[in-house]
Amino acid sequence: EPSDFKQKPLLPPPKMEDAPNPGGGWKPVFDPVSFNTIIGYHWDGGFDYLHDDSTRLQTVELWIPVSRANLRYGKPTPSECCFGGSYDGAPYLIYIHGGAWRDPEIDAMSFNKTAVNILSSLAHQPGALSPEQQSKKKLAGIASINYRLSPYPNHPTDPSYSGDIDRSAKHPDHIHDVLTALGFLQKRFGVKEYILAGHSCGATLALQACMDDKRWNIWGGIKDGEGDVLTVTKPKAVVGFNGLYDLAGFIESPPREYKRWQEAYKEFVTGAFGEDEKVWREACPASADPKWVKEWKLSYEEKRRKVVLVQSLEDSLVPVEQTEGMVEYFEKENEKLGEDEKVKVVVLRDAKGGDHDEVWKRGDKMAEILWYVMEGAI
Ligand SMILES: Nc1ccccc1C(=O)C[C@H](N)C(=O)O
Repeated sequence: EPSDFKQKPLLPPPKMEDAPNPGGGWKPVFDPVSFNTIIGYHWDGGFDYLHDDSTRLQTVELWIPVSRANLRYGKPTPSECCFGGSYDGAPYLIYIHGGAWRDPEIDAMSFNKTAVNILSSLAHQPGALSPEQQSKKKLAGIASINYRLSPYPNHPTDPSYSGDIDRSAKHPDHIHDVLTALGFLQKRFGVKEYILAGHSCGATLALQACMDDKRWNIWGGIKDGEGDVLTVTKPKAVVGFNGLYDLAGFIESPPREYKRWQEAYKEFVTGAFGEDEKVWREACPASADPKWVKEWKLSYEEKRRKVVLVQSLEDSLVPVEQTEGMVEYFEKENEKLGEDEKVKVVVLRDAKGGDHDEVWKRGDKMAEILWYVMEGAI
């Protein structure tokens, strides 16, 4: 794999004139701790990952940190702080939102609080202004992916209608969009190393992104709106928050306390994957057979693939059994693999993690966990 990663020269950083809407473009992100400090930039309005072919939801949000040097001297511009080459090779953090493949009220901006907290930690880390830290290149940028949703005709306030192309997606459309976005980020912003995080069905998608493309009927690569075949390298680590990993298993025998959601699960699973239970099984990372871990190939020098599974024990929608099943799957697979092929699995069962969506709504604990993963402390 390393040999077929041909890096084309990157385009210059996007400028204000490229903004999709007047007044859009790079907007400063202010530190939530010391309000008048600029700690990064956010590209207002998102980037279309399919260029002119993008629909409303085929976009990525991007946040970039200011460099330590610029933090010191103040008033940086985005082209100075990130795209000048000083961050070359630093990892990105990429997020996939949840919402059961269909919720119109949860999108890529649901990561904003977490992203801002991470930029703040970066600016406040001890010795942030020292030359040694400046060359450490901890984080190149943060991206959050929008993807087309499945129908939600009975949503109480924003029901989908059949002509809406952004709300008529069916598996494997969602994972196609995610892979296209990852390819776009690699082509446009030079993303190489990255950590892929996801919440709820976003965690499902993050692990699906590690599986072989052929499982999603992709033969000969992902194409973008400019006629290029995109290189999609795989993440070095995946972090799943309150993730869905075995939908058929849940629907077949939900844990007692969660039985009241059985019909709701059936409804959104059918909406996203269709009626065929075999498709649910094959698509889900904890039930896919043959097992897929070997398909997660790393194309850069990295010792080991890592999965961090975070589950709140106060989650009223997703039972911890989803995470336990995923752990078992990896453990069984690891037994068959050589020492340096094994996936490192870390599980965080959070007794005080709050309900299903609290972790991204608050954004503090999510930021902290992702920070530790970036530092290599988890
Ligand atoms: N019932 C679930 C079970 C598990 C995971 C998510 C949900 C959701 O309901 C998500 C979203 N808020 C929805 O309205 O579809």
